[in-house]
Amino acid sequence: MIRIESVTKRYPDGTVAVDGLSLEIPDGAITVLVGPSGCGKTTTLRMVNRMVEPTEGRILLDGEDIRQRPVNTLRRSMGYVIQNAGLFQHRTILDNIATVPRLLGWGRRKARARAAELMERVGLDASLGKRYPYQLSGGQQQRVGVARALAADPPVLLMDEPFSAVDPVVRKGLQDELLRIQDELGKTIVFVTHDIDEAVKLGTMVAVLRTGGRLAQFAPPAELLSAPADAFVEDFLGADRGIRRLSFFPSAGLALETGPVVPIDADAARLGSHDGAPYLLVTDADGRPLGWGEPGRLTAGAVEREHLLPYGRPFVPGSDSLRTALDGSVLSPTGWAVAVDGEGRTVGVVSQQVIGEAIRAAHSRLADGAAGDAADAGAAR
Ligand SMILES: Nc1ncnc2c1ncn2[C@@H]1O[C@H](COP(=O)(O)OP(=O)(O)OP(=O)(O)O)[C@@H](O)[C@H]1O
Repeated sequence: MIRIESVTKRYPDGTVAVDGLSLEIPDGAITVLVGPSGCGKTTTLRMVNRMVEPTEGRILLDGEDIRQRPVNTLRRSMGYVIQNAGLFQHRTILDNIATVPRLLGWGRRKARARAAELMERVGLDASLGKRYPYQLSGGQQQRVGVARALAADPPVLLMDEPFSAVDPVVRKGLQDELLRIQDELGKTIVFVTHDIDEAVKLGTMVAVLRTGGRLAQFAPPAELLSAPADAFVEDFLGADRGIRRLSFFPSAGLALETGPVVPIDADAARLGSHDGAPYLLVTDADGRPLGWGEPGRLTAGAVEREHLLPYGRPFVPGSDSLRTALDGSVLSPTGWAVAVDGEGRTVGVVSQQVIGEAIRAAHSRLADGAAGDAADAGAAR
């Protein structure tokens, strides 16, 4: 556990970058520091590995004041990833990743083998190992940055806006990869960003800082979204807070209906036995959704695909959230969302009305003090 105790940083010119900050950063989780530009995020992160020394207060690592540890030992226990990756331009990718193991005295062969293993872990093709950083895309370079930080297997990773310089699609891939790596390796990660959506997606805990380096709120993302501490946090969270909070409610409990689901070769009897549903979801022979059709207009034995309406984006109950289910129903012209299994086969359909009821039930569970349930539903992100 990293414990920041009443830490203040005043730079020599008098700027107070961090003001009386106290935080308990849990082990094996991602803690995000988020806030507007200049609120002291980078300064806080750099105080953890002593690139910046606090003016007041102290920082403990596993109960010990970090000033008790030699700086080099401390930094080797903390991988550091920055924006634009900060790679050594004159070294190959493999040698970049092998930097810290080599500094620790590992032989070249062992260090390179470790680097190759890490390339695979961060989703980089082995063939890139011999290239130089300028021969890689921005997203690939960031992956190398993460691999390099992980090379000596440090228990802590400090990440300063690591994904800010890449486009949104690559960024989403990097975020998903980080969550996967975190699941596998259980590192203690302190992650700095100015992007609240990134904070909510990645953080187990999120610290919102305000200008002047003061803590506005420290909470799990679901709590942040449901109960912002004040107007500053509420404003910072931005629009769609209610919709975004649905990301933390699982869709597993939704009551699915299978009645209005028919295969493309359904006979007249099957097409007729739908309890008066205004639309039927037509699937292919494997059960994969094809589209919605109006019962009276479907041809028994061979439904025409070109007459079907789009079915939106399906959701996977159990792994997707109520937000994804709601999104699917909003995208579908029928107002019904399609639920599929991991293989994309239809398991049922659900109406906007039923999703709405599930949302209200989830809210009232929260109001009854079951906030922990929502926080635990982080998997649904
Ligand atoms: N070496 C320094 N000397 C004087 N002031 C500094 C120094 N480094 C940072 N500051 C100031 O301290 C404040 C906090 O800076 P810091 O870089 O920690 O903020 P940040 O939240 O990471 O910002 P950003 O999101 O823009 O990177 C800012 O006002 C900044 O100008």
